Order: sequence, then structure tokens, then C-alpha cells
Amino acid sequence: MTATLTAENTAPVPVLRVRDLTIAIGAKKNPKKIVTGISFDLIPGRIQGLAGESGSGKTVSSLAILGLLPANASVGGSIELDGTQIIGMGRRALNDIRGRRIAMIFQDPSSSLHPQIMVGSQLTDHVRRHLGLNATDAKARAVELLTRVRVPNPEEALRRYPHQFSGGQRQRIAIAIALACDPVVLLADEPTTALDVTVQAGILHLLKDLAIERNLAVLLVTHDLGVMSAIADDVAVMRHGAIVEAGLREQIFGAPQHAYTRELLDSLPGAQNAPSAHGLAVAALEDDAR
Ligand SMILES: Nc1ncnc2c1ncn2[C@@H]1O[C@H](COP(=O)(O)OP(=O)(O)OP(=O)(O)O)[C@@H](O)[C@H]1O
Repeated sequence: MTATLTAENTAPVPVLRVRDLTIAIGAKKNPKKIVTGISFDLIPGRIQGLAGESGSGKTVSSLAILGLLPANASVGGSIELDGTQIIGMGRRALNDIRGRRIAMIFQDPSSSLHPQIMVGSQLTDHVRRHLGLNATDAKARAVELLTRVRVPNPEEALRRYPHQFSGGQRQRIAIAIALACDPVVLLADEPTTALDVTVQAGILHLLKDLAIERNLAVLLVTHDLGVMSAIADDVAVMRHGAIVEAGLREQIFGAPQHAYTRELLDSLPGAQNAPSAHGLAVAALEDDAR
């Protein structure tokens, strides 16, 4: 019998599935509802954007994926990594997933870098701990990673401290550490918000390339629709803890259905020409390591 190719069996398989995620934080008697039932998939090689104004619940949602919410948070729904439920998982199992299978980069790269430890040790400690490499192989891996994220003079960079690099280079180093153990999911929370626009474009370009070449499923959390339009493949728009609209980037930017999405797009600088003419989108494709 010949197999029939249907839309169903050719659909990409998500590596991470979020279903009806609810998050409340605070005292048991009167918790504050922060996320009210969101669903999305992360697919290898694709960038899923989570957009929305400040306070809409984007960061809290991504922290839930890492099991990093405060102790007074209650989480409902389902978050499955390759079919394994993350919600309610024990601390040991979560620690094993964090950094190894799911990595994260933040707005401030310094928060993932220790200020008093040389960049080389931070990278090699990470791969030695998680991958069990010996010192020589760990160093080779560190150089390879710094080369890939385009930190200049990688051998020398290993012996420098984070403060000796620019903000953009620090974010590149944070990305190298995040990728050190070949994660399948990368959570990127406002990864370029602290950087100026020309540097932003280089980092966005890098994230886009890495997603494709490593078949990495990326969740890009940002309030900045310019950043979103530059690299996201799929976009979900959040408001007050709910997803109000989701779809392909072209649909969301070209034909937004929800009034709130239109409002956000109208508030973009140069909105009358946006989104395709947005400077970042163009710059991200043209720019190189800066
Ligand atoms: N530990 C906490 N305790 C209580 N409330 C919290 C806690 N962390 C976040 N919140 C609240 O949850 C809501 C969503 O916050 P979140 O940081 O997810 O928003 P966001 O969409 O990522 O916005 P931003 O871009 O400003 O970070 C906010 O009202 C915030 O005050």
C-alpha cells in the first residue's frame, strides 16, 4: 500500500507544546491571574515571536517553560518538551533540562555572565559540567562557539572578563554559552532591547542564522514589533495574559485581524510605511557581526 501524503503527516513536529497555560502569582487565597490560558508551539528551525505591551505576561510565560517562576506561583495547563510534561517536574529533572535542552538569553547579557570569571572559564565550566568534556576538548569547544557567534580573536577572548567587551559582544558570548550544550529550544527574552539599533541588527541576524543551521526552536519575547518583524516566522500577540492573535509573521504584519494588533502596529515609528520597510528588518538581513 502506498503512503498518502496529507497536510497532517507533512506538518512540522513541534519540539515544545504549550497548551492552555495559566499562571497566577501571589497568596493562595487571592492570587493575581497573570496568564489566562495561552497555547503555542515551538518548531525546530523556526522563530516564534511573543509580542505585546509591557506587563502582558510574556516573560512570566517563558519563565514557566524553564520552571523558574517564584514559589508562590501556581501553573496550570501543559508544557511538553518532546512529549515530556515540564509542569510539576522535580528540581533535579528541571536542572537537567535547563541549559542542556532549553537555554535562555536575557535582555541584559550580564545577567548570564559572571563579572569576575574569565569568559573562557564560564564557557568551559558549562560544557565540562553538562557534557563531561575534558579540559582540552572543552577549550576547543569554547573557541569553536566564540568563533561561530563572531566574537573577534576567540583565543584571546577566552582570557578576558565580561566587562572588557561591548554590550553587543557580551550578548554574543551569552549566546555562545546558551548554545554550548546544543539545546533544542532557545528562549530569547528581549535579547536586543539594551543594544543600539545597528548592534541589534547583528544579533538578530545571528539568531536567525542559528535557528536555521542548528534546527533550533526559538521563542522570541519582545515588546518591539520592529525586532519581531525582522526575524520571527510566527507571531503571537499577547494582551492582559491572553493571546489575542497568532499567525505567520506576514499575516500578522500584513493583515492584522485584531484591533489591538492594529493598534500596536500603528504605534510603530514610521507606521505608515511599516512593516516591510521597517529599518531593522532590512538592516538585519544586511548587517554582519558588530
Ligand atoms: N514575581 C512576581 N510576583 C507578582 N507579580 C509578578 C511577578 N512577576 C511578574 N509579575 C506580574 O506579572 C505581569 C506580567 O509580567 P511579565 O514580566 O511577564 O510581563 P511582560 O509582558 O514580559 O512585560 P515586560 O516586557 O515589561 O517584562 C505583570 O503585571 C507583573 O507585574
